[in-house]
Amino acid sequence: MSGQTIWLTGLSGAGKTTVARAFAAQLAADGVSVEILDGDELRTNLSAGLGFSREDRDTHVRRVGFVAELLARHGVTVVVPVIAPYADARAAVRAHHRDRGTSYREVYVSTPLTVCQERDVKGLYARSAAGGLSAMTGVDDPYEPPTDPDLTIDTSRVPLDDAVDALHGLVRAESEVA
Ligand SMILES: Nc1ncnc2c1ncn2[C@@H]1O[C@H](COP(=O)(O)OS(=O)(=O)O)[C@@H](OP(=O)(O)O)[C@H]1O
Ligand SMILES: Nc1ncnc2c1ncn2[C@@H]1O[C@H](COP(=O)(O)OP(=O)(O)O)[C@@H](O)[C@H]1O
Repeated sequence: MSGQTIWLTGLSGAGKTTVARAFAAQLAADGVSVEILDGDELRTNLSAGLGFSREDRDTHVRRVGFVAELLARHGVTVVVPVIAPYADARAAVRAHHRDRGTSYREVYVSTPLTVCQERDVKGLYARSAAGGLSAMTGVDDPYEPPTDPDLTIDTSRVPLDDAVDALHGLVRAESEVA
């Protein structure tokens, strides 16, 4: 299978990481070379020291996109659960891949804010509501939804297995084109 980047963008708690892990686990079980570049994790190494200003988020997204393209160019299926709230930054990552002939797919995990707030996996929405956290994406910081994603998944409506199947469909379609 040729390499590619599959970027899952969406709010905190939308289900990006859960879907990415389930999908990557299935690919790995099938012998596919796969890596997850998780925003939370990369912020402790590749992007250590960066915060959540627009400038820092854009720098972070550009770095992650750079690493993803390198891996994808060398045959890895790279799954990227990173919020990437700004359309311009996502477009720059797409262009970076296109310029190098590397496949890039954008998946909008469109789970509504109200559902993410109810889930509140990490307690960040509660902290934000209590005034203990500022610049929370979707609350008091922007999230610009993709206007033309390759796939949209609302995990409040789509069960995890179906979300993973949809990603397999995307990868298969890409492999048939390649
Ligand atoms: N202010 C604010 N806004 C959004 N998210 C926040 C914030 N502060 C901390 N966190 C936690 O950081 C994770 C987001 O990191 P990302 O690298 O995906 O974000 S970004 O693309 O740079 O916007 C995000 O991870 P996920 O919940 O997995 O999306 C949060 O756990
Ligand atoms: N269909 C689904 N797909 C993915 N996650 C789901 C689904 N239904 C419920 N969830 C739950 O939603 C939460 C999503 O959290 P997470 O994957 O960390 O989101 P994100 O990475 O976007 O911040 C998890 O607790 C997960 O178990």
